[in-house]
Amino acid sequence: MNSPWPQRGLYAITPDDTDTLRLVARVETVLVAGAQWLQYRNKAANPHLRREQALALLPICRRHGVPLIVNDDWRLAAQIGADGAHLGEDDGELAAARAAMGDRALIGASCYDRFDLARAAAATGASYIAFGAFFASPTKPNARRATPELLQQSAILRLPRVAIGGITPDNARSLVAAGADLLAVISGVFDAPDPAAAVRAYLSCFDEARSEEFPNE
Ligand SMILES: Cc1ncc(COP(=O)(O)OP(=O)(O)O)c(N)n1
Ligand SMILES: Cc1nc(C(=O)O)sc1CCOP(=O)(O)O
Ligand SMILES: [Mg+2]
Repeated sequence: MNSPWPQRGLYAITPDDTDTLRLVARVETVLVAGAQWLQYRNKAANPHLRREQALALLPICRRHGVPLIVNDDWRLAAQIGADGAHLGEDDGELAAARAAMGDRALIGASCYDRFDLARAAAATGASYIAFGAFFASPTKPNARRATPELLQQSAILRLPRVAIGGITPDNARSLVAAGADLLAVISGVFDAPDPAAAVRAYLSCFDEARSEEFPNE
């Protein structure tokens, strides 16, 4: 993908926080610590609050050079000038989002535990494919479970591969080793006692994978 955005790293996803000022402060901490992408996701917010919060996060993301992806609602993403949208199986047609948002928008697709969904999303113009849940997720306890082999298998699609679901700094290495380009995390970052330290711990998983690939650097 020819994209101005980093293609590896930590993809932080916001928790269900209905206090906008507090959410903004929490996100600022995480972006200062080095998270490369941000998704605004808030299942506890009504449409008015979602718009308010997404708008509040946009200047922070801009300041840190981090793309803002809006979960579920590509129309909201387009209205506020966000960088993209993340779509799951109940979130509308990827083709319609792509047509409305244009070639440069980051449009991600949830593929759960299914390679066929990833192949279809790639053919329809997804910017990245997301698989999960790889581990038991405190945020989504009933999520379907995916295996690291799916990350390996989907290398052939030549799109950034996002891993999600119960990822901690301790279990993340296995996913990076299997080919995850971006680690998408909610609780492991935002519920950590020290979110900035958690961000750094996730990022170190990529450094370690690289030094194993290129031991003389
Ligand atoms: C990066 C990323 N991957 C997967 C999801 C899950 O999307 P979806 O299945 O639509 O579920 P909700 O997030 O809407 O509950 C995601 N949001 N981000
Ligand atoms: C939003 C979401 N989607 C998933 C999927 O498998 O598609 S798992 C998940 C929750 C991710 O939160 P945490 O990092 O706290 O486990
Ligand atoms: Mg969704």
